[in-house]
Amino acid sequence: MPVKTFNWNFVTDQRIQQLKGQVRAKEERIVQLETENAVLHLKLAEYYEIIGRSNSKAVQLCSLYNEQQDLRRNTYLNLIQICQEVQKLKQELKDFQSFSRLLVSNFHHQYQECLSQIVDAVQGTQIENENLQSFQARTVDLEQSLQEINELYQVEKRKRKELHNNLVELRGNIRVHCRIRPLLPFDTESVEPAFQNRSISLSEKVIHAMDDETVLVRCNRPGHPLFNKTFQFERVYSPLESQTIVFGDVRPLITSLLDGYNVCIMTYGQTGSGKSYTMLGPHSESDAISPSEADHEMGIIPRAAGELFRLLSKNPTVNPRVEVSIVEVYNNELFDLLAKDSSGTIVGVKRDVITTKEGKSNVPLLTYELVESPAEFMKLINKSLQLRVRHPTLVHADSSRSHLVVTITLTMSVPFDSYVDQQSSQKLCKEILCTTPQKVMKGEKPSFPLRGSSPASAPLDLTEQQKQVQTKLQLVDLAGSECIGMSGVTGTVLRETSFINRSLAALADVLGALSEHRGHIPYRNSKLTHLLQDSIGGDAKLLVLLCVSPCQKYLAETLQSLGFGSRARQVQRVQAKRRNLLVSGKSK
Ligand SMILES: Nc1ncnc2c1ncn2[C@@H]1O[C@H](COP(=O)(O)OP(=O)(O)OP(=O)(O)O)[C@@H](O)[C@H]1O
Repeated sequence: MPVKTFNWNFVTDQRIQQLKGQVRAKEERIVQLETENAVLHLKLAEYYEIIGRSNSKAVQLCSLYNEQQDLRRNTYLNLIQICQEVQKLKQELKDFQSFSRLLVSNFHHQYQECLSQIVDAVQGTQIENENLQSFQARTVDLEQSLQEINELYQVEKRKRKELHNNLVELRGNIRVHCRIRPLLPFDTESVEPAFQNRSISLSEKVIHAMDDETVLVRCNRPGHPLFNKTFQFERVYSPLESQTIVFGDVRPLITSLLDGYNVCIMTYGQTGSGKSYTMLGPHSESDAISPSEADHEMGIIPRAAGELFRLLSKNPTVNPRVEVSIVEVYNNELFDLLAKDSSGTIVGVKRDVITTKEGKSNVPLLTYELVESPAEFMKLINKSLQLRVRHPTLVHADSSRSHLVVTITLTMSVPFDSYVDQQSSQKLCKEILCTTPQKVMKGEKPSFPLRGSSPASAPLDLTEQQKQVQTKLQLVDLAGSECIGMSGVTGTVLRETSFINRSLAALADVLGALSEHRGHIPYRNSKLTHLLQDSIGGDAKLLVLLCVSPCQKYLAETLQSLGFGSRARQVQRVQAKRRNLLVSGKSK
């Protein structure tokens, strides 16, 4: 046998090739698997990411779930609470319902009661209404009769006043008015250290106007007995009453002047009590007084001038002549405040007062100025006020230290038969001619400067059947009485004060002597009383205006003034006489 030779190399190569093919296939498979693995890894990564996101969502959902669980639990708890509350409310509602039912039944009961009460009340009201209506009708009747009684009372009061005034005139009594001034700032200022801790009670009002004729002094100081006293006067002005009201009572006296009466108006009172205010109105050295209707504070003097010229302007046929003299009594000396020096400047010149043979007072050489209007008149007043002596005292910072006497002499020509009483006219004519220093011929023009002449010597142009009538209006602003201790004055002012007090005491003495009808009346004890002799004791219509302060501080002085006024009222002089004739014209 042949030994066949086997080719091992070939088989090995084949096998290697085969294995290599298998290795390649395996390697390809590995690559494929690795690729797949990589893809799977990628996918895994994606899934991881998705899982991560899902996890966080799951966590969120879990917390949401937890929250919801909490909420549910809370809601459940709340629900339980609410249920309990509802139960409670239900119970309360039940209670309330039963209470309401009780209330309603009570209310109903009360309502019924009220209703029956209302019915009763309505019935009562109807009865009351009927009563009221009848009362109203009665009230209207009563009111009407009260008004009638009131009107009657006013008429009677006026009549009584007129009668009283007539009686005062018939008896020749001095008419006394009293003016209570308002409390002023200086009333509360203390006078001296000793008074300082009492200043509150010192400024207390103790003087009151009870009605328009009665002053009440009522003082109730601790530790003192009650002082309660009334004083009667013809008129009492309360602190509220104005200058216009005061002048309203003075106005008729101006008419009297034109009717032929002599008139004298004087203010009396303690220093600072309102005398100059009442007579002149507010004024000062720098502030002149001008007559103006708009000035409600104007005093009697400017108003009297206005009224006089107003009345004269209504009756120009009387051919009036108005002359003025102004005199100051200072330290018992008389000064002519219209006297002029050689340069024509007004200077105060000393004059004297004498008594004529007929027993009348006269001031020789006194200056009389002719005035034709209130403005001219006030110009003279203002000039003379500049000369008037004033000094401050503790009571009044601008105290007048002299008595001021303004005299208006009115001469009129009137029809001869307008005055009937021939006999008395002849007597008067005689009287006046005797006191007249110059003889005046019928119809003669005055051939004199008015200064230094008596107004009685100035005749007017008289036509047939006319005669001259001359009347005098004296306006007197007295200096204020004062307590030397309280006014705190020394030196010159002290001397002035004692002169003022002495002259006022002399005035009181004259009134005392007149009221007692003594044979001798001490007019000559003082220049003041001597000058005013004819007005005080004669036949002039005399009005004394007492000025008083309302406060307790000046009680003593006020009582002194009220006492003076009361004594003045008692004085019975001759009845006021109408001036009939001065100088006859070409009379029948
Ligand atoms: N009725 C009143 N209304 C308002 N003020 C008044 C009144 N009365 C007085 N007075 C004021 O009181 C002060 C004192 O008044 P007045 O000067 O008139 O006093 P008097 O009595 O004249 O004093 P004296 O005697 O010292 O001169 C003034 O300032 C004045 O203006």
